[in-house]
Amino acid sequence: ADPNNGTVPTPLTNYLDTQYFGEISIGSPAQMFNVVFDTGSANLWVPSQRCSPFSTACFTHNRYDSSQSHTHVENGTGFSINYASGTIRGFLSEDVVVVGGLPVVQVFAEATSLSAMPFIFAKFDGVLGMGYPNVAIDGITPVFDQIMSQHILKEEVFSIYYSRDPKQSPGGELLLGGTDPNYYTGNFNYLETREMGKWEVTMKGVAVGAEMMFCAEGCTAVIDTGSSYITGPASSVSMLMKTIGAQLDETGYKVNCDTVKMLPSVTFHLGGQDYSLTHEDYIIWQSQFEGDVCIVTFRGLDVPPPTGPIWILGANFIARYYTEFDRRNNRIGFAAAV
Ligand SMILES: COCCCC[C@@](O)(c1ccccc1-c1ccccc1)[C@@H]1CCCN(C(=O)[C@H]2C[C@@H](N)[C@@H](O)C2)C1
Repeated sequence: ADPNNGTVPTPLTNYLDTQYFGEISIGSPAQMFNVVFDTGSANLWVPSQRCSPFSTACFTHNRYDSSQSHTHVENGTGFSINYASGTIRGFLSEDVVVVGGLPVVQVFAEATSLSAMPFIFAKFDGVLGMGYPNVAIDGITPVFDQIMSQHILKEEVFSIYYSRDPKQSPGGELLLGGTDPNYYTGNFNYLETREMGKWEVTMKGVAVGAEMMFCAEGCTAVIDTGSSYITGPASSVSMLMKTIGAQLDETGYKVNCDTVKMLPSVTFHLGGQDYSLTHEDYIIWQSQFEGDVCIVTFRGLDVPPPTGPIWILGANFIARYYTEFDRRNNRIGFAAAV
């Protein structure tokens, strides 16, 4: 009998409220990797033992060695992903991937080159895409689809909890097959995904305090577990930041820590419900030796049409609203996180 009644938990690590990742294994015997479970992409990649000696980001992370795995199947097809922030290049391999104790035979990419920026800052090794198959590069069946085809999950959903307290352990949880009542209160409100095959919904507006300021005519919101922050069109975000008195420097937006307590809430109108973030939710307060620094977890990002303009609701939103990603009904559910 399954002790988890058709659900599979994976504890996550929370690094400074900006990087959340969990452990998987690849190969036999198991080679362990920390991966970001990313609803904004749909491929699995980890650094390769064969990465070039010049790739610093590769050498500071765990690397997959196919020669040490007796369940490895050769593939060799070239592979590359361009993120907004960096590129990885490599080739495809097939092996047994174990997520939360569930083994699947999976085609994934061995990265032989990772751009130093930003991967030298990654506390994780790779990325496990939790997106729909139609956004998967090379048409590779994603991990969650492989798991669903085994018909062992109670429900064809997965849920994400991201803790807001870097000292809390675990720093979060990915639950395959259901939702975890330990991490939310109240009922779920559901929104249909906007377009088949993407974890995105229609947003009806963004308000600052009581005033509707953006997206009044409707826009797209991507619910992205692989983003640290909330991003919006650069012009909107810069207006929003001006309203709260935030200054932009090379690492992002900051506010004077003395003003944090008076900052207005930012509210996202999604599916007839208001999802508000207070300063507690969108400010990261870092005490540094030269004084406290208060980082605003919003970024401007202009995504070109037809995809954009979009808002991306990332970890700081999910940490406040426990999120269920429902593949059976193509909908996203939010409940108040504990
Ligand atoms: C919640 O934990 C998030 C993990 C951190 C994500 C991230 O902050 C990061 C930080 C340091 C080093 C590497 C990466 C990182 C970079 C690429 C892939 C995965 C992680 C990303 C920084 C750049 C913008 N961004 C994305 O585009 C992300 C958007 C997402 N959908 C991905 O496809 C790429 C998020």
